[in-house]
Amino acid sequence: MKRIVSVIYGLIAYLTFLITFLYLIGFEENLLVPKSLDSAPTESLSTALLINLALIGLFGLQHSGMARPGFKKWCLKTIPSHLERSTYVLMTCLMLILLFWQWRPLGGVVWEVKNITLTYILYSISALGWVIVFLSTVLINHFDLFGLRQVYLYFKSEKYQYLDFKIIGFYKYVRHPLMLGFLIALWFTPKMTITHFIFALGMTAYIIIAIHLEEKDLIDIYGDLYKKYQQQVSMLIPFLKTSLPES
Ligand SMILES: C[S@@+](CC[C@H](N)C(=O)[O-])C[C@H]1O[C@@H](n2cnc3c(N)ncnc32)[C@H](O)[C@@H]1O
Repeated sequence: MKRIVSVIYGLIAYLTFLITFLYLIGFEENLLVPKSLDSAPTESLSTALLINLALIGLFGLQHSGMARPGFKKWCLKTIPSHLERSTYVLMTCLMLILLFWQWRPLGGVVWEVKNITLTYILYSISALGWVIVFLSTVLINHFDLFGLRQVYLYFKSEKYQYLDFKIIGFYKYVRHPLMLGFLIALWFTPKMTITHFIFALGMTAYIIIAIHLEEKDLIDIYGDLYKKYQQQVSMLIPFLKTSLPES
């Protein structure tokens, strides 16, 4: 019974992730969702700015805070280890849903491209960013990142094995393709509104912090292997470093 409940919990977390991720694309691209980044402004500029930055800060605090080894250790006192990742995924989704719900559009435009061809090129690059995000999760292990592998192994009474360190696909060219995908999706837009600009700026600042925290953990786990990888492959901009590492 416990095993079936765990699988259901994992599936609920995964389904919540799928819906939230699709909503995030719609929210950021102003596509098909009832409320998006650039819905009509309702608040004064200063209030909207304050609320939006607080929402991004809260998201960052949860997303990186809950990923810290110390916090995970503390969580494991109450949450079974096979449900820890699904719980993390659920909490991340809740933070994003709070952001979608409470986001305050600001009004105003930073840049707007009038040329139709360039507009389509920018939309296509942004879409490519989302594809890179998804493919990067597949390269690492999509089902492990979103907690399904953990509950599946528990269901089969098999011991969880940590993922191997990987230098495959995009990971040969940048150390953080998933984050790079987000940055591409965020910044390549034909119409950069002030609201979108604040969102992109806030998320970029968070991504830089998150990468530094993640790399600290990766050095603790993989040691010299990761340090060598850092020397060979650049963080976010491909082709900055010349020698390609072995997979
Ligand atoms: C959400 S993923 C983001 C990965 C990476 N920061 C990126 O932007 O592509 C975070 C997880 O990926 C794992 N990870 C990061 N780089 C890895 C690699 N080269 N091989 C295996 N796991 C990796 C981390 O341990 C962490 O659990």
